[in-house]
Amino acid sequence: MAHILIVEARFYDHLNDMLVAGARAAIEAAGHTTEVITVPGALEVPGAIAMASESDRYDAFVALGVVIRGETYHFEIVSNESARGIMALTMDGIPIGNGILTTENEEQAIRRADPAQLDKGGGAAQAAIAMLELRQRFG
Ligand SMILES: Nc1c(NC[C@H](O)[C@H](O)[C@H](O)CO)[nH]c(=O)[nH]c1=O
Ligand SMILES: CC(=O)[C@@H](O)COP(=O)(O)O
Repeated sequence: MAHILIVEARFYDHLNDMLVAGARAAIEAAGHTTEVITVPGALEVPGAIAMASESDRYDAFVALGVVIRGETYHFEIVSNESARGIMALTMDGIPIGNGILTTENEEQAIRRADPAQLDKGGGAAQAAIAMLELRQRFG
């Protein structure tokens, strides 16, 4: 049984509630345990995972959050840099599933966050579990 840390960027409560529910359900369905930590936004997620990975407490990580385009270039920065940071950690061999949504509007985000619709939180958890299994296979 693995212990998986969900790192959520809680920028939109109602959307994050759905993402976390989907991720929790997927983790528990696979027979693993989980806990959740919250950071202010997507840009803080890679750093939080990097810090948490320095302990032996967690076997894998799920990054969750929602980035919705506003009026400025900040959407690109938040989206691209959070993804880049997570990818860098993945390339270091840390098992991570990335469920940070990057959408044009709230409607797109709801459809992707809802476990009864596209369940991107559950999908990110399943990706983290798949990467953990590779980690365990390769040692
Ligand atoms: N606009 C969104 C943000 N912005 C905040 C940044 O992620 C970061 O917390 C801030 O720049 C301080 O370092 N974050 C999201 O997760 N979603 C957004 O839509
Ligand atoms: C994705 C964002 O940073 C966004 O929520 C911020 O909106 P704005 O670009 O209008 O400041």
